[in-house]
Amino acid sequence: MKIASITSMKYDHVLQQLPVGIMLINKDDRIEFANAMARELCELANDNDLQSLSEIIDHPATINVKQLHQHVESIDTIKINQQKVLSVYRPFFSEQGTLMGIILMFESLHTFDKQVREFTDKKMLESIIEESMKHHHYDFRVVMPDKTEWFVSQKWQQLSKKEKQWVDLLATKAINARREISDRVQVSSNRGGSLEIICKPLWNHGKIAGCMQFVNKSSEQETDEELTIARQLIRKLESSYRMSDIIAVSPAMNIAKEQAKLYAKMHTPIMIKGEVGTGKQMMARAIHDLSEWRDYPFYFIRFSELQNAITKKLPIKQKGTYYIYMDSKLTQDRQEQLLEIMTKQHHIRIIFGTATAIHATDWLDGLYDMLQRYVMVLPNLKERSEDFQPLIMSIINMLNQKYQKNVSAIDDHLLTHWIKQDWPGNVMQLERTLEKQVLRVSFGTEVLTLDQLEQADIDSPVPSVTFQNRSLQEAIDQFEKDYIFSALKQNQFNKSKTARELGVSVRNLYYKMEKYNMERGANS
Ligand SMILES: Nc1ncnc2c1ncn2[C@@H]1O[C@H](COP(=O)(O)OP(=O)(O)OP(=O)(O)O)[C@@H](O)[C@H]1O
Repeated sequence: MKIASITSMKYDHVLQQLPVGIMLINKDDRIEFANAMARELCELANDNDLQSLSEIIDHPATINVKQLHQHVESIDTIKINQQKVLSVYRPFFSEQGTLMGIILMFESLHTFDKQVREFTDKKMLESIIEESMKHHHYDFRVVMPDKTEWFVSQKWQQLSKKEKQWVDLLATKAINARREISDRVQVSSNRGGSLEIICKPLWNHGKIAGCMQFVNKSSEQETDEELTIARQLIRKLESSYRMSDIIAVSPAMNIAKEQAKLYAKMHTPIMIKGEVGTGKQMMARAIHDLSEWRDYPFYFIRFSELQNAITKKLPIKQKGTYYIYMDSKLTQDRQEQLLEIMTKQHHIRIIFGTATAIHATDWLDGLYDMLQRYVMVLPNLKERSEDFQPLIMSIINMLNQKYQKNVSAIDDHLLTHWIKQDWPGNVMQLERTLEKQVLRVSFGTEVLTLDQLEQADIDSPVPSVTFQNRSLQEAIDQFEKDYIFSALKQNQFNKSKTARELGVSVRNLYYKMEKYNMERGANS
């Protein structure tokens, strides 16, 4: 890729405004980008791009830079006007560490007055450019120790008088304190929003030579957008799983984890089988995290959504991992489309999850073969009693944080009682049962006991109604959550049946389950 295409576009506005000549030179010594000052100093016409640097400058020092990968400083002569310039050549690397080209910075020896020349020490120039690239979304200025401005970017002028005063004050602070200072304030204009500022002292031969300031002004709406993005990010992080998050003491779960690690490195579709709530989606996320798709999104989608998609083609296009939950059948044309994606779209990783058996008769031959090729089975809770206690403790830790409780253990009688129970909803059901229990006990309770359990009728779909210092909405939500959960449990977690009995659409049921965290990350 051309260095100019990735660099100049991103930093163009910053580079163009700098009062020094900047050029991006590719590995063949050709100029890919020259800012306004470089063009002026070298008398370059606008369409003069892609000239060789040696046509412009006498004996440029590029060979040394390429061979030694080091900065080189020199005094060069511009051919066209014989002007002498102070030059700094810096190697420029890709993210992978390979040399892509050279950044050349130069300034005229004659046009700068003494003070500026002293100030624009080449090392400092480099740091100015480096910093301005790091903060390229910000407006910036450079001020001298005596507070005179050396460089001011265009939008800086739009700051109000009050904002400028505040920014000046911060510059003085940073210069006096000889360290970086940053701050953020609410803007009091009728547009609202906030102003964020970073001040970095600049050094020249061990002395403070000025201060570089970056300002980012965002409106109320932009601040809200930032918040929304931050929330989405948190949500994404919360709903992402790593292999190390998966509790596995039992042999069955350990085998599943080892198998998952192996599959994660492959490109083929995977099928994760397991009863409801055994952790299929969690495992799919952990596989995604270990795979080469880890930096791309994880999509959760159900067969029912694929079947009913309003688009002619399946909505599976983006690079990333698609965890597809097999909650219904697919018609033949949809199966053909899916098979085509699986065989031709190599940028897409597909992981299937199912809680029901797969019958060859329901599937196209090719698709059925693929579904059967790499299968892993997650054990149900009964088959992994060794995991019971660590799972309980990990869930309790999470609940303690969520509800500010202090439970640190469960007694042996309760553990034995629970191990003996059937858990049709598996870990998901265990989570719900523990949540109810932790919510019931007082703040000081450290141990969950069988007695507490017997006192409370945990399986009652209708909790006893006592005022608990919660708002009406919170109480209604809690009731809805309990009611849906007991309906799910009664129907062996069959979601279509539960939705029918509750008189809601399956889609609405999924929505509520997601809202009440009965199924993780459904829309990340
Ligand atoms: N081994 C485990 N370690 C930690 N948490 C687990 C483990 N197994 C399951 N869980 C937890 O159980 C809950 C249910 O898991 P998940 O949603 O992945 O199940 P599922 O099999 O995909 O369910 P469904 O079939 O209903 O979609 C999640 O909150 C998950 O964190």
